[in-house]
Amino acid sequence: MLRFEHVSKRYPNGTMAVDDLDFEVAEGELVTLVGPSGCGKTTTMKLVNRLEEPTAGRILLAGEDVAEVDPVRLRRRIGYVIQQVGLFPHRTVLDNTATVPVLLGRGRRAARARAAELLELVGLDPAVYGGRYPDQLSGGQRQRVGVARALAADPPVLLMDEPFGAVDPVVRERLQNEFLRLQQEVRKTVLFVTHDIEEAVRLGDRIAVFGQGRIEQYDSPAAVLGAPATDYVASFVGSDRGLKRLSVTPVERGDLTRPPVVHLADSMARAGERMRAEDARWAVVLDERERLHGWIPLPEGPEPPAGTVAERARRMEAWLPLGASLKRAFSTMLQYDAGWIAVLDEADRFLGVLTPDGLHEALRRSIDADTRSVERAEVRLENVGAV
Ligand SMILES: Nc1ncnc2c1ncn2[C@@H]1O[C@H](COP(=O)(O)OP(=O)(O)OP(=O)(O)O)[C@@H](O)[C@H]1O
Repeated sequence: MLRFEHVSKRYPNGTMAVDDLDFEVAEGELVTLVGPSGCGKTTTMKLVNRLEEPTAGRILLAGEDVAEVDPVRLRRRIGYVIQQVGLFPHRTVLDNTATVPVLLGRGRRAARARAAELLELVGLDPAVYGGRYPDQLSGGQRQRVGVARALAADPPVLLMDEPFGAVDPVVRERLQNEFLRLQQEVRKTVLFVTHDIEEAVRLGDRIAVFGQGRIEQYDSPAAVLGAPATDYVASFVGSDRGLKRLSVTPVERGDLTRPPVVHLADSMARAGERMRAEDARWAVVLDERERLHGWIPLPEGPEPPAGTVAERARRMEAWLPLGASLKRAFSTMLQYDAGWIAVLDEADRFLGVLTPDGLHEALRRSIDADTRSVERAEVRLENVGAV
């Protein structure tokens, strides 16, 4: 979709901002460009929409050399979101969002209707925010308008230059989550600049780690964290990359344990039997539709109490979808001060629970998959032998 062929940019003052970039971004892929200040990330973006011209090499967009496309036409095919959003101060949020479609010759009414849909999509109710002016919004809301505006012309490609850089960490994480959800829907080809490796790891399908004007590694987040290609990349991702890995490793079925399961309508006698049969001190409680209700401890004493599970069950509202990141799992465990978290499938059916041990194993699995350490493989074989 977007291809850099041996692209270099030397500014007239002699600065070699970008040196022989050669990489490709597939259609619908989100690639993060990450690196320290001054390493050439912004220049790389500006070469795509011709705010700068390369001094060597060429950039192909859907097979077409961008140097041969009229810059104004080109920019209409490429959404651009920057840190200082650049909204028009004297236009309402709705009109700001509708700017490009109007320029493209869409009727004002159709453009506004589309703008309202997009505001909705980025989490801003058009009835509440559509009529406001940019200075009546918070920083996070302005960034959302910036994203909505960039999507308004439905461009196949989005360039995002530190779009969430100017907001506080909590808002930033929310914007990142919203953007990921949005990207699942719109599937744009995205180049996303950040100097924050955590952000790069969370958002990117692939990451380009920049050194001075060059890409040091172009790989999946797990590979960049697990197998840094150079010392530079290793020091850039940092010594706590084991922790960062939590954000890119999903919870899988094999990480789950299955405690005994009882239902709200079961008698306590039956529930007690079930737990004793599995030598468990508690059981997960599901409702009649197999949905998570909570849990119940093993009844004490020799005689099972009368009544049903419904009368003694305790609520447990925390759960995770299969595929959630280990980071989210860990954070949910801490938030609910829980020793286990239920994991549900896409139809909200109970699959099992994740425990701290399961989480640790999942992290090991992820590290093993990258390092393929012979030593650990041997340890595993011994374990299998002992079972
Ligand atoms: N118009 C220009 N003329 C001369 N040099 C420039 C120009 N724009 C950028 N540079 C230089 O090119 C290099 C790369 O700059 P660029 O803005 O691409 O880096 P960056 O990685 O985006 O940095 P930051 O994270 O600080 O925004 C820097 O050394 C910068 O000083």
